[in-house]
Amino acid sequence: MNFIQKLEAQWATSNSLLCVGLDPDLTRIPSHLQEHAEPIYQFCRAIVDATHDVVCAYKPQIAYFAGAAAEDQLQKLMEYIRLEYPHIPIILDSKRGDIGSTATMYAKEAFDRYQAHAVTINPYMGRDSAQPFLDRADRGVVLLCRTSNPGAADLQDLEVDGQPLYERLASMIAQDWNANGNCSLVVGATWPEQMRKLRKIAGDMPFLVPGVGAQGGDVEALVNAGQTANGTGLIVNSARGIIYAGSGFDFMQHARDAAIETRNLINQYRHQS
Ligand SMILES: O=c1ccn([C@@H]2O[C@H](COP(=O)(O)O)[C@@H](O)[C@H]2O)c(=O)[nH]1
Repeated sequence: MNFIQKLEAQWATSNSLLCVGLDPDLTRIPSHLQEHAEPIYQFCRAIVDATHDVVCAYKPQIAYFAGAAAEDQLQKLMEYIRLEYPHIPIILDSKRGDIGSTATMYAKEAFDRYQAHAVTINPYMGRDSAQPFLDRADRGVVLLCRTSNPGAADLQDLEVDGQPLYERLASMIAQDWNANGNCSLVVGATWPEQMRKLRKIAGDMPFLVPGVGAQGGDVEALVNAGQTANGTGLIVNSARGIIYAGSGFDFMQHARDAAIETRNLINQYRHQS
């Protein structure tokens, strides 16, 4: 089963478009875990155990692990999710992008070392920088398109022949780069109007949508703008809003409650298939 098939199956069985972002900041995880030999792994594993029946995917952000010299804990976490919850797609958020020879190593890192089902990449270096990822037909390639941050417009909106660059990129990906049917786009929840235009350009291609919760994206607006005709098409990511909902011994329950609340809010605006 390739990434998109796995995602579609999980959308259906979980009845959820929610992706929990695993962004473990050592300064924010509960103090009773701080003394543990592997605090990042223990924290993320607990979040996964508390939310596994509420999500369509998980998205570990590699910077939180690498910044703490904890790549071994990321590897262990990925193994844990694959073994305990093999039906849940894991999207490694590493936003890689480089010349082809180096990109080949980044693809090995994501798909062979960490065995991610999908990886985020930065496509703005061009087709050759994405090709080593695109060639892995069984894995998903999630390409930055219109990002959630305030500065997204600085470069992504620059006009090329009267059209914003991010729209040109989306057309290029949909019409050419997606030969293996393994592409998805990153579209920020903070830009529903841009998302509506991208949905027209990209057909039913899945969108990874960061920006709800801590970044303040409007769930109703994003679901209305981005869902496909059957009420799917979105992987709505929330990290801080869920994983730091609590900070005491009961942090798992708080994370679960926040995940259920977010899943239900998203579902309120979905078309029924
Ligand atoms: O455009 C983008 C692309 C990626 N991200 C990542 O998503 C999460 C968001 O975390 P929150 O705590 O829910 O704000 C984080 O890992 C970012 O690196 C993004 O925010 N925007």
